[in-house]
Amino acid sequence: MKQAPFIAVEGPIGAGKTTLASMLAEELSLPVIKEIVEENPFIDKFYQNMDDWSFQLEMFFLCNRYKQLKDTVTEYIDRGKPVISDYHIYKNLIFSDRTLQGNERGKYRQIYHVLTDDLPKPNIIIYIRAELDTLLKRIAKRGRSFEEGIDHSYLQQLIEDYDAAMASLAEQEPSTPIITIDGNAVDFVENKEQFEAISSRIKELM
Ligand SMILES: Nc1ncnc2c1ncn2[C@@H]1O[C@H](COP(=O)(O)OP(=O)(O)OP(=O)(O)O)[C@@H](O)[C@H]1O
Ligand SMILES: Nc1nc(=O)c2ncn([C@H]3C[C@H](O)[C@@H](CO)O3)c2[nH]1
Repeated sequence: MKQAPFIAVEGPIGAGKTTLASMLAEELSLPVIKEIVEENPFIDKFYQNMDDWSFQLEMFFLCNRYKQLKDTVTEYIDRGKPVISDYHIYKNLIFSDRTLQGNERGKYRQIYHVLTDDLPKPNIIIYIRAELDTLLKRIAKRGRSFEEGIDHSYLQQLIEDYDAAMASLAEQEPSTPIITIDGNAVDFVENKEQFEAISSRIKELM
């Protein structure tokens, strides 16, 4: 049987993933799975000292997302019910390749594959690309204290890592459509027509 639509919204920090996933969930009457941010015990420490805290933080994200993915599969995918998520589990590798070094990066990759290789993955991806200026404005607008001093070069590297990762996902899974949105030019929040254009493309794919 064909897998039920499992839509993931992706993009670098502050691109608008949660915003767009929530809007689409409402428009398409879909359940939405959102990343848990507030209860993360390592995120503050990580932004203060990335070298010391990256392994703990990446493992925390991985364990949480693994649990959420398993629950999503049991509750929705295995029952043929469509669902939308404000992230793709693959983002663990995007971030960990950037924040972890040497031995720890290798160990983390192995654990990632052991945990996730046999689980269903999103089969429709929406990728919001955005430039550094746009991301900085949105991060400031949201005003999370731990992101106040976010390193601009870290963000810029993540923008590039995301481009490379989406190209790599497209090669690994050619049957999974990736809808790329130019987050600098397309304003799905203020511009109703632009939002409707995105939601119609998703409807066609479902
Ligand atoms: N198209 C847009 N135009 C203007 N503001 C936007 C737009 N999209 C999102 N925002 C605002 O930018 C901020 C960040 O958006 P959001 O939290 O959805 O990003 P995110 O990609 O989910 O972030 P994170 O990577 O941290 O999970 C929010 O304040 C949101 O209201
Ligand atoms: N290092 C690291 N690894 C991840 O897997 C990851 N996922 C999200 N984030 C950061 C982005 C926002 O600041 C904040 C909320 O999304 O957490 C991450 N940081």
